Amino acid sequence: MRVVLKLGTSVLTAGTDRLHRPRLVDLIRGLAAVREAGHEAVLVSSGAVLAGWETLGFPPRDRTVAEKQVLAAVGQSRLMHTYAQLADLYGMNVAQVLLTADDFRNRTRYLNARTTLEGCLSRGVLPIINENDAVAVEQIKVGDNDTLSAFVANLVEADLLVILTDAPGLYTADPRLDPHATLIPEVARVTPEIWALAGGAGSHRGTGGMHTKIQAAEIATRAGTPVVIAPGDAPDALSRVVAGEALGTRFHASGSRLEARKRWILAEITTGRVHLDDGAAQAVRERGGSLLPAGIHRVDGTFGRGQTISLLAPDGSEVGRGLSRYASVDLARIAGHHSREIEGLLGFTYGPEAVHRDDLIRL
Ligand SMILES: Nc1ncnc2c1ncn2[C@@H]1O[C@H](COP(=O)(O)OP(=O)(O)O)[C@@H](O)[C@H]1O
Ligand SMILES: N[C@@H](CCC(=O)OP(=O)(O)O)C(=O)O
Repeated sequence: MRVVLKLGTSVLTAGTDRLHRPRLVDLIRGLAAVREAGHEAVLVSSGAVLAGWETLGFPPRDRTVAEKQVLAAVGQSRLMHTYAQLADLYGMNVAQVLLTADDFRNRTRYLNARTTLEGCLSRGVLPIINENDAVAVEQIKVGDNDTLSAFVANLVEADLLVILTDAPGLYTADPRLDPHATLIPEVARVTPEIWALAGGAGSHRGTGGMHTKIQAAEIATRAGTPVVIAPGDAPDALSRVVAGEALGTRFHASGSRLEARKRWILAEITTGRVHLDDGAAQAVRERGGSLLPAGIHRVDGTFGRGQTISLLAPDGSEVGRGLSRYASVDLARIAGHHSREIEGLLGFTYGPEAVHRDDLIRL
C-alpha cells in the first residue's frame, strides 16, 4: 500500500509547548515499521511555526504574517534536522518537499512534484512535505495541512490517507466541549450531517480543527482514497490503521481513482493535437498503451509540458486524450524518432513516452 501520513502540530507537541522528541521517535519508528512491512510512505508534517517559536522564543499568536513566515523559515529547517536525525536511527533517508496551492494548480509544477515524489519513493527515501509557509501568502496557500495532505494523497494516488491528531477520531461533537460526545467509527460518505459535527478551529496551536480534517476526507475519498482520522497518542497507531484495525474514524472511498484522473485530464480544453501513425493509433485505441514519440508524425498547436493534448488517428478521428510529457516545441523535434534519441535531440529527457499510459484516456 502507498500511505500518506499527516501529523498535526498537536501530535508533534503531545500536549506540550514544544516538539516532543519522545513522541517524534515513536512516530518515526511507526513509519519505519510500516515501510518494513512493505508499504510506501509519504509524510505530511506540520510543526514549522512551532519549531520556530521554540528556537526564537516569540509565540506565533497575534504575530504579523511576516513574523510567522520568519518562524516557519527558522522552524522548518529545525524540524527537518530533527526528522533527519531520527530517520537515520532507522536507516531511512528523508527528503524535504515544500508545496503551495500553485503547485497543484499549475500542471507543469504538479507533474514535477509528482515526478520528484515518485523518484523518492522508488529510491526508498521518505518524503516529508509541508506548506512552503516562508514564501506563501494567504492568497496562494492551501492554508492547512489537512487539506494539503488530501492534495498530496491525490498527487501520489495513495491507497490510504492517515491523519493523526490529538482527538481519538471524529466525535458526535467536539469532545473537549461535550463530555457526552461519542466516537463515529465509520463514515460511508461525507454528508452535511457530518460537516455539522466539526466544531471550531481546534487546539490553540493547530489549524482548522475537525473542519479541515473533514474537508480533507471529502477531497481524498472522492478521488478514491480512504481516510482514517486516528489518535496520535495511541501506541503503534499507524501500523494498526494500515493493518486495518478499527482505530479512530474510517472514511470510505466514495469515488474511483480512475474517474478522478479522467476528470483531471478531460477538465482542460486545449488546442494541442498530435497526429499518430497507424500503429500508434491502434496501440492507443486498442490497448490504452503509452504513446511514444516514434508514433507521432505531426504536432499541432502550442502546449506546455503536462497539458492535455488530443491524440488523432490518421483518419482524423480522436483516439484518446492525455497529458503530454513534453512541451509542443520539444515534441515536434522528437516526433518520429526513437525514444533513445530524445536526449541527443533535446539535451534532456522526461522519459521515453510522449504520453504515458497512466496519463491517457481512450475515447
Ligand atoms: N466532532 C469533533 N470530533 C473530534 N474532534 C473535534 C470535533 N470538533 C472539533 N474537534 C477538535 O479538533 C481538534 C483537532 O484539531 P487540531 O487542533 O487542528 O489538530 P491538528 O494539529 O492535529 O491539526 C480536537 O482536539 C478537537 O478539540
Ligand atoms: N504549515 C504549518 C502548519 C499548518 C497546519 O495545518 O497545522 P496543523 O493544524 O497543526 O496540522 C506549520 O508547519 O507550522
